[in-house]
Amino acid sequence: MSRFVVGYALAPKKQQSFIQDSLVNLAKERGIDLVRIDTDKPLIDQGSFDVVLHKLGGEEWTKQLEKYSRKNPNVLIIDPPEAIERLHNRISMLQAVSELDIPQKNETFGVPKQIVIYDSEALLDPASLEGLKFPVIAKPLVADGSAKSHKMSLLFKRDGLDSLKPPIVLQEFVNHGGVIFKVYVVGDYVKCVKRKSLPDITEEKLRSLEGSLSFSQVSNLTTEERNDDNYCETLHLDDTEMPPESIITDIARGLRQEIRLQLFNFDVIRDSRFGNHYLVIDINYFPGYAKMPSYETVLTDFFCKLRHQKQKQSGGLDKEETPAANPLLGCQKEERKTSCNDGDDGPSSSSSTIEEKNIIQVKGPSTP
Ligand SMILES: Nc1ncnc2c1ncn2[C@@H]1O[C@H](COP(=O)(O)OP(=O)(O)OP(=O)(O)O)[C@@H](O)[C@H]1O
Ligand SMILES: O=P(O)(O)O[C@H]1[C@H](OP(=O)(O)O)[C@@H](OP(=O)(O)O)[C@@H](O)[C@@H](O)[C@@H]1OP(=O)(O)O
Ligand SMILES: [Mg+2]
Ligand SMILES: [Mg+2]
Repeated sequence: MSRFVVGYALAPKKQQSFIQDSLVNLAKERGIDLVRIDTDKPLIDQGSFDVVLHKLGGEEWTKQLEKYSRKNPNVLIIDPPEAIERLHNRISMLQAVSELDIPQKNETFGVPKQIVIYDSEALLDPASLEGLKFPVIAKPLVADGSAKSHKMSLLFKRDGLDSLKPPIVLQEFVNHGGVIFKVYVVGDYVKCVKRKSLPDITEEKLRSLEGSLSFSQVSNLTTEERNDDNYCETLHLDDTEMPPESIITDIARGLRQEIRLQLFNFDVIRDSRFGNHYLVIDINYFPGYAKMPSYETVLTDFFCKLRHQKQKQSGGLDKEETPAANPLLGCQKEERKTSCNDGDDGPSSSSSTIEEKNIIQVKGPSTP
């Protein structure tokens, strides 16, 4: 049986964290070859891929993908650049959450109140901040993965405003017990883990605080820091209850359809004032999957599902013949996996097949 080739085009840091031997070897055992795309050469001149995985961005790269896709309409581009683009702006990113039409019963969800400031003039105009309650977090409007786009300031009062550099989003800070829930999505697989966040700010503390506090990627601790007993103790990470699985799964599935992406994660906080109200504060394309438990298995299963999908599309696989039934395909039984815990166990399982409509290709004249 022919090998299934997954080409990847990633920035060096991403390549280093994501393309680990453990992933490459597991994929290889199951008939999948992970092949680096040389970004110094035109994509069109490089080998034939079944899938192109990418996180590069930029107009030039998008053009290359479109050209490649026109010439090779059966190649799956994971994910379409225009869909990824929506996550590069913190307003359009969270608008996706507001678009979700999910029945809310015991638990509710939304996004924090926020405004966008495009220039310094608007920043100094008290009217533009009307209705916004301090403390607020100032976030760069652009979330393109640059170091700059992760630089945030926590503002306790209006005083700190003049030092900010628009375009920015001012988002109300919501007390949430110092723990965020990071929800990783890989196709139809969903995994929720706990991470360190900013501590709560009491009314009393707020009265004594002045100015602002700068920070960057507070939830991105090293493994050592995360495993540090003292750190877990102070944060009560272990004591923090996970959100009900249903609300996380509903948001994840809804978002996946709304933003038409297969590889992303989103950050959720639980509003301490209510205890059953959840707020989505951030969505990231192709996040640090290596930090997700059993990432090798989850990603390899995902590639297997893509292969199954392609085989079905090209008529190469009998409708009744699932990868589980055919050991030659080397894949494990297809599963819809959702798990929501503090991150130590492997993938959980209950059966369901991949939704074909969620495999999206870059649009081109010859794309079916
Ligand atoms: N509205 C909010 N209320 C309380 N805390 C918040 C809020 N927004 C952000 N935070 C805290 O600030 C951190 C950084 O914010 P955010 O996730 O928006 O930034 P980011 O740089 O895009 O993060 P990532 O590294 O996940 O891409 C969050 O992980 C959380 O700890
Ligand atoms: O890998 P990259 O450099 O892309 O960094 C991503 C980072 O993964 P890493 O921890 O492996 O660095 C992610 O962490 P987790 O949410 O998974 O914790 C998250 O911070 C993304 O926002 C980052 O993407 P960016 O927004 O900067 O493009
Ligand atoms: Mg975040
Ligand atoms: Mg982010």
